[in-house]
Amino acid sequence: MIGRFSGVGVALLMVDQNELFVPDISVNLSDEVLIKAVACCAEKHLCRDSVQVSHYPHYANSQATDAKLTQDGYCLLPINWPSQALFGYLYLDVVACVLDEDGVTDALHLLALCQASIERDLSAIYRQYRLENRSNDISVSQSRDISLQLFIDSLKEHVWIKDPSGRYIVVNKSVEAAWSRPKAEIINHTDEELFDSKLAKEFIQSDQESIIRGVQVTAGECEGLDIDDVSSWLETTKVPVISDDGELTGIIGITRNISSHKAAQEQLEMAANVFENSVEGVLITDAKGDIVEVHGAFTDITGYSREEVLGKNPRIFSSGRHNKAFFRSLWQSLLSTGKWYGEIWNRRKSGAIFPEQLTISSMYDDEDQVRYFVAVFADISAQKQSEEELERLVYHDPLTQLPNRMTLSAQLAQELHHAQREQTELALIFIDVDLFKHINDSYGHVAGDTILVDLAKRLSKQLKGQGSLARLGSDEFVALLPHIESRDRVSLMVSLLREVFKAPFVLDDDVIVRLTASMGVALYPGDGDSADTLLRNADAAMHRAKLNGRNNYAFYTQSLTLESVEHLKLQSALHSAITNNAFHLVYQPKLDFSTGETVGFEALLRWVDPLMGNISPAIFIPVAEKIGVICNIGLWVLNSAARQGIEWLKQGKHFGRISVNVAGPQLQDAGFFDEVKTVLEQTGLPPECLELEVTESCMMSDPKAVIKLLKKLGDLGVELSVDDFGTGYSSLNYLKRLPIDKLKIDQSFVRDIPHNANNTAISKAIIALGHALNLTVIAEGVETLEQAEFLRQSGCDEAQGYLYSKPLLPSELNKFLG
Ligand SMILES: Nc1nc2c(ncn2[C@@H]2O[C@H](COP(=O)(O)O[C@H]3[C@@H](O)[C@H](n4cnc5c(=O)[nH]c(N)nc54)O[C@@H]3COP(=O)(O)O)[C@@H](O)[C@H]2O)c(=O)[nH]1
Repeated sequence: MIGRFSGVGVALLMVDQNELFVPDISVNLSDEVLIKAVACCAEKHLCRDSVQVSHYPHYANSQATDAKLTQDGYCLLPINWPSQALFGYLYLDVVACVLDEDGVTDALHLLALCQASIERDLSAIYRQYRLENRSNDISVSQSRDISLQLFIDSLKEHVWIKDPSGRYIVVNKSVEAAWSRPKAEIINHTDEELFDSKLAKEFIQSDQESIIRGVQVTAGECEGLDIDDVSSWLETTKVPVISDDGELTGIIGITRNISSHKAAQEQLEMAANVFENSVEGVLITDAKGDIVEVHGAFTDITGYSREEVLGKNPRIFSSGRHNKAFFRSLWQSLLSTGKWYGEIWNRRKSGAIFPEQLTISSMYDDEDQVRYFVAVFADISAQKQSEEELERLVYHDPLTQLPNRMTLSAQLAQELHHAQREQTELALIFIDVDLFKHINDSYGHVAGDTILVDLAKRLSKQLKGQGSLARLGSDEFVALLPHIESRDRVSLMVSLLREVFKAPFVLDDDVIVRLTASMGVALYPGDGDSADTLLRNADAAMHRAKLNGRNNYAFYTQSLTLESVEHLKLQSALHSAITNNAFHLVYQPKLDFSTGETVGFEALLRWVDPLMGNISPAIFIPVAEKIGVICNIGLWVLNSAARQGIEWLKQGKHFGRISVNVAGPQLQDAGFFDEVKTVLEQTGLPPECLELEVTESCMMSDPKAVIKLLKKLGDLGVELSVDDFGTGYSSLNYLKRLPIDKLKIDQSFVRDIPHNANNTAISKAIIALGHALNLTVIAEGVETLEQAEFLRQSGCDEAQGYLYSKPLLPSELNKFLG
């Protein structure tokens, strides 16, 4: 049975209006029955002994005053302030639930008594509290002699007061305006009478909430009508009015228009939403540059999680593609203007580099100091790809992928500008396939396209990086050759481009097609100084080539065409001159000045082309060097001269030495030494019967290597002489170290001797120098006795020239052979 209830000691502390605290109210009625008080405040529920009020079904009906035991064996009774505000709950827990029906009734009765007792105490506490605070209230009300109505009418908020039964007793002017009713129609009316039932119910419910909680409550936001029927967001605050006795005397409501606040909030929410769902990444650093926050697509773009980057410096994204100057200018702009905008290459966590569109803004504090840097960036890899694709489509020919006319014009304009500045020449070669229309008509456009693609590849390859190729459309191509040092290079390139038509074009079905092309050349600055003019003139030249029978080429300036035709013929004839036996050697004797005896013969090459006739080595040797056949020709000369020497030796004829000219490319050929050795071995010519003439300029191109080679040749027993001495820039230092035997005074110095003071002085100096270095000195191009006499008196050792003999065939040299 239940023990006797002897009362509950309750001490209430009122911290402030919103927070009431109940010390332990816990009464053990018996082992089985426990009554506890559960405190409550307006904002939160304070639970004693871990009892969660909200867990109890009764809580949902917190106004229930009936003391009834639930099936689970407990009961919850509300404790209210005199104002009806909820103070807390009394909680009866029948622990073991062993009570019989009477026992339960007694326990509940006891609970109800506790409830009444606590509420009485609360009333007393409240009165005491009010008494203590009253003096302040009086002084405040006395010091303000403004009527309540006047005060609230001056507010734009809607202000009203209801009595405890829910009738409006005070409203201000804003209420009249907003509800479009005069005061008389509002006062003494309830919400049910003024509004539709749904709205009225909402209003009453929120009144109740405020009353129960005993504190000011915000009755929620709603979309409603404000003054002048403007649809707005309204927020109503309700607060119960409590008399000095703690009784509820009414409820005050204040409604304010929160539309602008709401709009700002919505905007903030939207911005936050946009940030979070943005395809852009957001990175915020502090003024030191350490990352403090990331948002949006940051992780998607960079691959780094927020946690991985917080506190780090953004240089972890550095791609290494930008130099210091780039970042210097970025910071300069950021610090001076507060913004930087541009494209940057960054690195993802995976290490992949990607382009991003980046905007960095500085955020300042109240003292105008940078507080944050906010970087908003977008991955523009896809955009870049599309741009590149677009650019490819706009600037390139879709069939051959070559630059198109537009690109050529831009490139040409740029090259012209460069050529103008550098004072160099450039060339345009206009290429048009002859009768290409027939290909399309006979084999179809697909076949035509195949050929054009193949042709584009062949032409590009042939240009070998010396120029660029563009397709203007159809069967028209243009090669642009910038920085041309000589027109020969253009002729050579024309012949190389014509070469590509030698091989047939093979179609899918093994059909073989042979094509030719007509080409026109225009040169800057001679044939025009603008892109348009040059293109037009190259085109005109190409048409002239067509008129000349196709499979042809023409320079815009006709004299160049003629010059070049010869040149090209020369080149192609040179290629086959050796196999066609078009070369032969002539020999010019060299004599000792003091004895007049023959000391040797210089082998000189002669080329008689069946169509072009005699061609001077002064013309074809440089061409042979340019087209890369000089080494073959040189070897042929060496071989032929050695054979001639052996021939003479076999015939018992003494010739001294046979000298052979060695060209620059031969000296640079790694196999040259072996070639000389092999020729000597194969022909049987003693090395001391061979002399190699090397020009001064060739030796000086790579003196160290030449010294090495000449030493080896000298060690073989071959004599070495410096040809054309005086025309190059011999370093005396090197000359001293060269393993040479002879200096040959160039014929240009001999020519005006003894009338030209300079030439005589130079000749004398060369002779003196040669002797100082222990070398034999020979003069070439000696044509007159006067020259011979001067040179002999000057100490020159040997002579060669027309005075003694022109270069002759071996059969004509008997008088010079001993
Ligand atoms: N790498 C090679 N170069 C060669 C070879 N054969 C010749 N050449 C070089 O070609 C240049 C022209 O040679 P060429 O027309 O044979 O003229 C030579 C002589 O004929 C000419 N000469 C000789 N004596 C006189 C003279 O009294 N008057 C005059 N006007 N000309 C004369 O001089 C040329 C000899 O020159 P050089 O070789 O410097 O002794 C010429 O540079 C040849 O070297 C070859 O096989 N390989």
